[in-house]
Amino acid sequence: MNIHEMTVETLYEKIQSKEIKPSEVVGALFDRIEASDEAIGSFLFVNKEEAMKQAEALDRLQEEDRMEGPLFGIPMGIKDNICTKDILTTCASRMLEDFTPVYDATVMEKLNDANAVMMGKQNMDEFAMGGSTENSYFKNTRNPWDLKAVPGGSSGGSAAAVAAGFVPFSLGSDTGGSVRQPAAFCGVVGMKPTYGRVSRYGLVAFASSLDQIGPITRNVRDNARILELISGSHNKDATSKPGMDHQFLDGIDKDLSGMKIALPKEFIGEGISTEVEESIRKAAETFESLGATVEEVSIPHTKYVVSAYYLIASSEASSNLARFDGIRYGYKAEGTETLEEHYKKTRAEGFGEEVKRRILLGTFVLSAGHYDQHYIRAQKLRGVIEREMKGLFSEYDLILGPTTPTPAYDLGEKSDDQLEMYKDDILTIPANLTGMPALSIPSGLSASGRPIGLQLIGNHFDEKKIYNAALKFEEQFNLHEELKTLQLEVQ
Ligand SMILES: NC(=O)C[C@H](N)C(=O)O
Repeated sequence: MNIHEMTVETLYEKIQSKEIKPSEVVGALFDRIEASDEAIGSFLFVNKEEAMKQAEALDRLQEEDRMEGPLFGIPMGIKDNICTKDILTTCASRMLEDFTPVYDATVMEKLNDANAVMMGKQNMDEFAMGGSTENSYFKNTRNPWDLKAVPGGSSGGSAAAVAAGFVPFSLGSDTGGSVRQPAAFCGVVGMKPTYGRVSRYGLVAFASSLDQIGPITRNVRDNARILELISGSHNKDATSKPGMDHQFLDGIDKDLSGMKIALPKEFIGEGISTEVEESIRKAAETFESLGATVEEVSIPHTKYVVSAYYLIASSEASSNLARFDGIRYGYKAEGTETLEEHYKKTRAEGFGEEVKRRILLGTFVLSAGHYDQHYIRAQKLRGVIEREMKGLFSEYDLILGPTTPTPAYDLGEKSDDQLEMYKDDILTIPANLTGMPALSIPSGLSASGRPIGLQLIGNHFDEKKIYNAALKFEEQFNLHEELKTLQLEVQ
């Protein structure tokens, strides 16, 4: 097996048994990145020099039998809105083109302590606003399955890099689907954990009540393993929940008899492509053949979630992004005379179109007279959706549905119509509005050979149940096992 096809688990075993050296792993993946990432565009910054140095230091520890840390020598990619000490963190924005954090995000501290090797920072939609990575200030990313297609977004670089075999795992962030949707488009596994499971300290804030960091991997086991390692509260993120159990791998292999799965009819109804619907119905049969029961249910307010999300997320963004004012840090406009002119010019030049659109929408929504009519109503809807979904969990273990209404579309196909892209988030948003955990795993390929993703949503802090069901499903259908990772020949 080639190094780029190996999972985190396999790489770990081979390094621990001294079959391969960390520098061989890291070197092989940089070779692949150098040969193929020009066509894919998944990395904004490749950390070759530092990573090679670190890998060689790990080689020496390996020689001395001191292979400590649960990710000893395992390469990783990081979305470019997660702060990495002394390494550029741009959020794919002109505003932060030169921004180098002086501290590591909590998740980075944990992964560095685990002895993982940071291969580089990955492309994304600017400030995580978008669903195709076409809103990056720097460049587009392409889908490794089909270079005409978008990789999804906003964590498009992270998902594409895992699918292309550049890294065995990446971290993304998910506000309205940004880990799960690109995972679905790129045929990989992506988890949006329960809100509060993972510390957000050091994640550049977009919409603080919705944002969560989550792992993107090639299989379920790896995903559970990485989530175990990045979970945990931090005193600098008051919304991260202390005292929770973060063990997922233990007992993940239980059979599914007795498990009850709900399939909301709204998730496979209007607006969902036939191919996607068929794939999910087939998946439901697979779950039944594994001993679970699947029943059709209803989440009646599903049709309002997109509006509620874009009102709430934009409101929070308008407040969070106020800090980029051309004075404290980030881009500074030249040749301005007054303070007000400086603010205006900096923000007009530093932010891209979609970010400005959301700041304007959010500011409008929060202004006197509109607050009650829009913001408060959106928050009420959030409560209604949570009640409807919580209600289901009193009877069912998991909620099943597609991750996205369609497989990946072509670059440029929707970029002129953001509203079309907003609508596509209908299936991923419920988990963010309610704070519930949700995982996307591949469930098939479309007729044109593009991956289709299946989503499993769980009750708060029920990630283990999700992983259990996903693992059993993956034993029946594993895109990467079937195809032996993507054979990228774009050199
Ligand atoms: N950030 C996300 O989770 C993606 C979502 N499509 C948005 O643009 O808000």
